[in-house]
This record gives sequence, C-alpha cells and structure tokens, in this order.
Amino acid sequence: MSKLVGLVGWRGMVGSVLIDRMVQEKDFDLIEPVFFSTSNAGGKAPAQAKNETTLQDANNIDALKRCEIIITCQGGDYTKEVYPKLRAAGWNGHWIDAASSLRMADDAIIVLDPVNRNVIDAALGKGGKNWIGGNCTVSLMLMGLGGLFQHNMVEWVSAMTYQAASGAGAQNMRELLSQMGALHDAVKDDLANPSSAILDIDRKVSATMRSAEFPTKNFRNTALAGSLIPWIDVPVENGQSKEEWKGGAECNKILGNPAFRTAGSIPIDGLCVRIGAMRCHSQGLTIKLKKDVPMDEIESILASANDWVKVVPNVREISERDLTPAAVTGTLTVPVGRLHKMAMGNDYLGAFTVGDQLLWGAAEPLRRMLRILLEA
Ligand SMILES: NC(=O)C1=CN([C@@H]2O[C@H](COP(=O)(O)OP(=O)(O)OC[C@H]3O[C@@H](n4cnc5c(N)ncnc54)[C@H](OP(=O)(O)O)[C@@H]3O)[C@@H](O)[C@H]2O)C=CC1
Ligand SMILES: N[C@@H](CC(=O)OP(=O)(O)O)C(=O)O
Repeated sequence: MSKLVGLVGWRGMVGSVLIDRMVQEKDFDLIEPVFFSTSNAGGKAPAQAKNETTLQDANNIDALKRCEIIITCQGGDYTKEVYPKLRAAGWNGHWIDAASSLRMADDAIIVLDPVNRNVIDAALGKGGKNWIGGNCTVSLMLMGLGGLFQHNMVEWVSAMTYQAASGAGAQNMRELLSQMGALHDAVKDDLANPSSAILDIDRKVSATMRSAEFPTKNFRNTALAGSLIPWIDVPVENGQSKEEWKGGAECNKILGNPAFRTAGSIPIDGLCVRIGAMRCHSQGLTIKLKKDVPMDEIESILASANDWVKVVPNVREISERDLTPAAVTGTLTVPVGRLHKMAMGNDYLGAFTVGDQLLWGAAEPLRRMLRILLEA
C-alpha cells in the first residue's frame, strides 16, 4: 500500500512549484496524498488527491499524525507552532520542510542530495526523521560549485549575491512589477518621442522612484526596480545579515563539515543584495583554492559534479546568452561560468553562477528527499 504523505503549504509559491514538479516526475503515482490547509479545512483537495479528497486542518495534530511523511512549505511560523506538538504527541514520521526554523537543529539534516547524499544516507542509517531544505542561495551555490568541494579544493569562498524578488515572497514579485510599471508610466510619452532628452527621462524616473506614491510597502519602503537593496533579512553578529550568515553556517552543515567558524570548517562569507530579477538568484564568487589547479581540470571537475550543473565557456556572447536569469528561469539547469584565474594569483578562481531559487533553491531538494524516503 502507498505511504500516506501529508502536504502542507501546497498552494503557496514554493508549494505550487513543488506540486508541479511532483506531477512532472509522477511522484503522486507512488503515494497516497493528504492535502492540508490552514485556511480552508473541509474544502476540496486539488486534482492530485486520490482517496482523500477533502482538505484537512493543518493545525489538527491527530489528522497530521496519520501521515507517515509530511512535507511542508507553509512557512517557519507554522513549523514552530505545529512541529513540537506533533513530536510531543508521539508522532515518529518523516518531516520534510522548506522553512529555515529547524535547519540548524542537531537532529535535522539540510537536504541537497546531489551534493550531500552521503550525509543524508548516514542520517537515515541512524534513524533520522527531519529533512530540511537549505537556504536558496546556499543550495544554488553548492549545486554550481559542488565539484570543488567534493574534491576538497576550497580554502575559502567570498560570495557576492544578486538575489531575485521571489526570495522575499509572492507579494514582492508583484511589487517589483508594479514598480517597473510605475517607472515606465512616468516616461511613456517621452519614450515614444525619439528626440526627447535622456536626462529629462532620467530625472522623471528618479523623481518617481523617490515619490511617496511609489509602491514600496513590501520592500520596506525601498525601490527595487531601477535600483537594488544591499541588505537581505535581519542583522546578526559581525556586521552580517542573516542571509550572509547562512552562507557559512548552512554550507558547512550541508557538507558535513565542523560548524562554521570552528576549526576544520570552510570560511564562506560575502554580501547579499536584492536585485530586480524575478526568480533566479545569481552569485559572483571569489574562490581561494588550496592550490593552483589548471583551468581545464577545474572545468571538468565542476561539470561532472552533478547532472544539472553546466559549465559555460568564459566567452562574452555565450555568457550573455546562457548565464543570465532570463535564460535559466523555470529550469533546473545551474550554469557556472566567467571562470578565470584572478589577478590575486593562480590559486584564486573567479566564477559566476545562476539558478532558479524556487526549483533547486526551494522545492526540488524536498521532492527528491521524498523520493529517497519512498525508495529506502
Ligand atoms: N519564497 C522563497 O523563495 C522560499 C521560501 N522558502 C520557505 O517556504 C515557505 C513558504 O514560502 P512561500 O511559498 O513563498 O509562501 P506563500 O506565502 O506563497 O504561501 C504560504 C501559505 O500562505 C497561504 N496563502 C494565503 N493566501 C494565499 C494566496 N493568495 N495564494 C497562495 N497561498 C496563500 C497558503 O496556506 P493555506 O493554503 O493553508 O491557506 C500558503 O500555503 C517559507 O517558510 C519560506 O521560508 C524556502 C525557500 C525559498
Ligand atoms: N531569504 C531568501 C529566501 C528564503 O526563503 O530563504 P530561507 O529559506 O533561508 O528563509 C531570499 O530572500 O532570497
């Protein structure tokens, strides 16, 4: 008989991408899904439902307890509220979660199986039950650079990120487009006139961006369209934002290394910046290698690390075509390019990588963890 799998948060942004991928990969053929809701218990479950066609209450511990596996994309507040109650009620099933709340817990594994299948298998062998998706920026960097870590070639990494609006949520994606529209509206007539002065256009754009009417509620009163935001998430120690802290903390945990900032861990740090892309995060990377390795060897190590990474030759036209959010969005491909030895020395590697933050950055590692559990 198929395992009873509870799905919470399936109609949100990450959840919808997860369901799409589960349909594409025919995962529903292997499970008996139970759909939960925090807002519409008793309503009709989506088309993928089989025997359980009614939405269950996502806050009802007894209803959740029936499931052998629960996947949640509902968010951190839901996890903090429901997960402890479920375990306290004696539930011993597998918990697969997109939210960050449990990531650094000792009994949780951050799942990214093309990179850390060994860590997942070891935890499974010891009876592990908590499988948490990593931060999108972290997962995408490891999908791109996985080969270098696998071959123990990395002394440290500096990551400068260019993160999409989707990372902040669905409302922020909408607000980015509203901002773009407002800027265009402000200069529509001037653009239609080929002889209008560009500095007049620019003045109107700047005035619109700074006006009180510009739609900025979701981006904390800051313009993103035509601008950028050099801070993501709350401040933590050492002048870092939490998004920057996750780079070091989560990468080391995913790789099974000692804890970040302790002996034997890999220093990973940088600056995380929001830009006006829709759903692809990009990163400019400076990688200090443990030794000088020839470029052709580096390229072949990167390219063979997993089935989704794609090495893009360091050629202008190919980079402009293949190494952009516009090219990558909605795909599982993680291109890595701009590969070159840097002016600081032959053991310094420059790289640029792009990835869809709702696929490998959020939904796909969860879906693949479900498959691992179903096949175990
Ligand atoms: N956004 C991202 O890039 C990433 C997010 N995550 C994590 O995933 C979790 C969910 O994020 P995200 O998918 O962005 O959250 P959403 O806000 O899109 O969805 C969360 C929940 O909101 C409820 N909801 C209320 N109104 C609507 C509506 N109009 N349309 C759809 N759902 C609605 C739904 O619950 P219900 O059906 O019960 O009413 C839904 O499951 C968070 O913990 C986040 O940290 C992880 C990685 C990346
Ligand atoms: N913080 C990420 C998105 C995200 O949800 O991250 P996390 O899963 O670590 O909370 C971003 O803004 O791009």
